[in-house]
Amino acid sequence: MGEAIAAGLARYQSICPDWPAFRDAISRPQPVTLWAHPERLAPETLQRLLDDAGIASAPSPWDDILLRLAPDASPAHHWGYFAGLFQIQEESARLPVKLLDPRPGERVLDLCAAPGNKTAQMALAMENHGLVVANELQSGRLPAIRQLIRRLGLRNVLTIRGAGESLAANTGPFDRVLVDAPCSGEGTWRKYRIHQRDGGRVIDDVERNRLAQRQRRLLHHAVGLVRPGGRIVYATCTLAPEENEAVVDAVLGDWGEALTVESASQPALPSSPGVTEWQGRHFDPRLAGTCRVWPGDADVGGFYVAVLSRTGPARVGQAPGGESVGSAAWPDHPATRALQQRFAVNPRALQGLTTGPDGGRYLHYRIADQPWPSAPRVDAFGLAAIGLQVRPVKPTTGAALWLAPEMGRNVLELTRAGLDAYRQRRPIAPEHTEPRGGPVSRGFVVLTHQGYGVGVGRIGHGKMIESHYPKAWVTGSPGGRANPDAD
Ligand SMILES: C[S@@+](CC[C@H](N)C(=O)[O-])C[C@H]1O[C@@H](n2cnc3c(N)ncnc32)[C@H](O)[C@@H]1O
Repeated sequence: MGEAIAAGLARYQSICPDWPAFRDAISRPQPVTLWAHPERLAPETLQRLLDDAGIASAPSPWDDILLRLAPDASPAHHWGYFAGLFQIQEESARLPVKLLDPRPGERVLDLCAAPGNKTAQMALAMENHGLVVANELQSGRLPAIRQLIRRLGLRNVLTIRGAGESLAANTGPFDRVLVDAPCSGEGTWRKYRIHQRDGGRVIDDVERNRLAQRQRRLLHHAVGLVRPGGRIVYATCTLAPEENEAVVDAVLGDWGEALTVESASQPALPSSPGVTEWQGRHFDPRLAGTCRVWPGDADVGGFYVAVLSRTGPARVGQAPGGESVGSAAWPDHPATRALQQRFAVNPRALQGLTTGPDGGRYLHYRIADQPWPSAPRVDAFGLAAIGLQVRPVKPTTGAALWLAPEMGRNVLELTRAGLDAYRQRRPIAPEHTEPRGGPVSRGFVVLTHQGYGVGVGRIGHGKMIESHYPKAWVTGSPGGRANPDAD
């Protein structure tokens, strides 16, 4: 371990419940973890697919869709990753959304959202119903969220760009808000820095203070955006009490009786209560209800989570667990009708969706009945589903991954060799394909592997099938930096 890191972490010895275990954990790389897409496959099925590729995994004891892999596993190369069958996410990073507990039909805000792991976790916990507003300060980080929307087929996410501490009040009220605050990131040292020979950068008091000021502004503002009876989760991937308990303590002081502290522990994920004293400062005793996950108590990265509730009655007529879900809406549009005609899409799959905004290269499908004010400006809303500048009708890769199991014709199952050709954008020989169910004719086709949607191809005049694997995914992985908007 680099000397600077060792010295930086030594400040936590007095509050760490098991210092030797902590020291041991941070000098080892941590397991890679991923979760099965809950709409696409069961975790046991995912385990089998990974196993077939020689990737061993074990279920997490506390998270029913999470799998643990060896620290040197590289699942992003597995075909199931670009097919959107799973998402790679650090294990303890799953805790904040678990505790936020968003329900189908609710309006939920992710105030500091990029690259969008928790946005995706929320959208799927809400079964693609209701609205997740994903706000991010840096425009250069928004494409990563749009990328996830496509790969995981999210229809209930709206992205906006702005400073979370000044997000307009007219965007709310929200049932729940997550503040996954920018922080010094000490909890991720295990993943990124600790094994580098010269260690990592340890931040100084000036920078820590600057971060803490911003964190306080973000959390303070988030409270004002939540309805009475709603929930706020504050989380960081750092260990420092200055960025954690001290921030929550200050905001509890700002809001007085408007806030209560809920328990932040999660059965089976070992964690320690938040501290109520640090370097001579005393905090509100209720901070013992917040939690810190130490690498060492569990074989994970470090995290801090506080769960707050806004006091006051819930809205009249509001059912626990959110508003009614499901809507009679349907994304009526000539392109939808063309899609249905060519692929015999099960109409139930599109129920509750609408289209828009108009214009642009793609027809977007998004959850219906979710009004949005004229400002702040929407960056993207819903899933780019159909290319509008291509004839005949062409579903996007994102739509193919999502809708393949709902399509009754023009779907081709690929053999392993067919899949390899498709991923390399090489022509696919017909002997490496097999019609899945209904008939197949010239034009765009949806491609599957082992029954899961993997993308789009085209049958032209020749024998071979053209691969329309997204160009950007050939060089970069779908989780990489390549342009995620290119299809
Ligand atoms: C810890 S990361 C969020 C990780 C993300 N929630 C996830 O799970 O993938 C914090 C994010 O907040 C963004 N950010 C920094 N300052 C912000 C601000 N004032 N308002 C909104 N977002 C901000 C950063 O650019 C960064 O993308």
